[in-house]
Amino acid sequence: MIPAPAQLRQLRLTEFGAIQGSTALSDPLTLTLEPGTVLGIVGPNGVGKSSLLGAIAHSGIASYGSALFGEEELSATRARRRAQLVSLMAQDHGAPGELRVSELVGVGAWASGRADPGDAVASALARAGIAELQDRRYSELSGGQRQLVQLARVLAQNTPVVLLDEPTSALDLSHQRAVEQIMRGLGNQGRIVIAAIHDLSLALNACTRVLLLDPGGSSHNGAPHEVLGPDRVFAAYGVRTTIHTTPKGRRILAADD
Ligand SMILES: Nc1ncnc2c1ncn2[C@@H]1O[C@H](COP(=O)(O)OP(=O)(O)OP(=O)(O)O)[C@@H](O)[C@H]1O
Repeated sequence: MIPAPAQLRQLRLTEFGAIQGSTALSDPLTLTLEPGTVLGIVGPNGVGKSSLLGAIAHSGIASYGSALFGEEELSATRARRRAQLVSLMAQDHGAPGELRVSELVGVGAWASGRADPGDAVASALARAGIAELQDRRYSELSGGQRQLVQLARVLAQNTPVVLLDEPTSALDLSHQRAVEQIMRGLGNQGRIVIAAIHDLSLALNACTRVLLLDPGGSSHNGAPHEVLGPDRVFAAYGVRTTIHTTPKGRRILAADD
């Protein structure tokens, strides 16, 4: 088990948003995320989910407003310090292909200055279920294997804020379930997880809160089953849906026809 970092604090977004070109992508967002929150960001293609994650991580996406972790303004912290606070698994799984898996995951441990990089890499690979890939070249992996390596890199970084951009988009059913458990586990450790998600059933089952970005620029956030109710989903996606519950309590959001 990867130990949780000591500093568990709130993440407060105030009048915050991402900018692409000179355009603000959404109305200003103001929300406070408590330690342990697993927030799913949902909304149609192009609405600004990835940009919002990139803006919080300050990874080449401009932002307006404030993103405060504890007392630290993320855009004003030095890159090295920020890497100890926030990790981002991007949607694009590009990386130097000649690197071996253990080296790439080691970048995560290095970025946050882990004192135990070897242990950090080993436990992150084990947690992502890909220990057997450690000596493989990244360029020789399948799309789903690359996604799991990027997840392991983020786990090795071991930050209190974890940003995941469509973390299950390339994964089979078994690995989707494993990642869902990892997301919940990170939340149970008191970390703040923010994940852009297209699979609305995953958002219902893995997240403690959901933020729905509407194409018009507005947003709704709250309990997953409320935000993903039929009316809001229809307004955002133009699709009639129902939330079904399995005998074991799992929620499935499906189109009505
Ligand atoms: N590098 C870029 N330069 C200019 N505009 C961009 C760039 N990347 C994305 N955009 C635009 O910013 C908007 C938001 O894109 P973003 O990738 O954040 O959306 P998204 O909700 O994550 O989409 P998807 O669900 O398709 O991944 C889109 O209109 C997109 O065309």
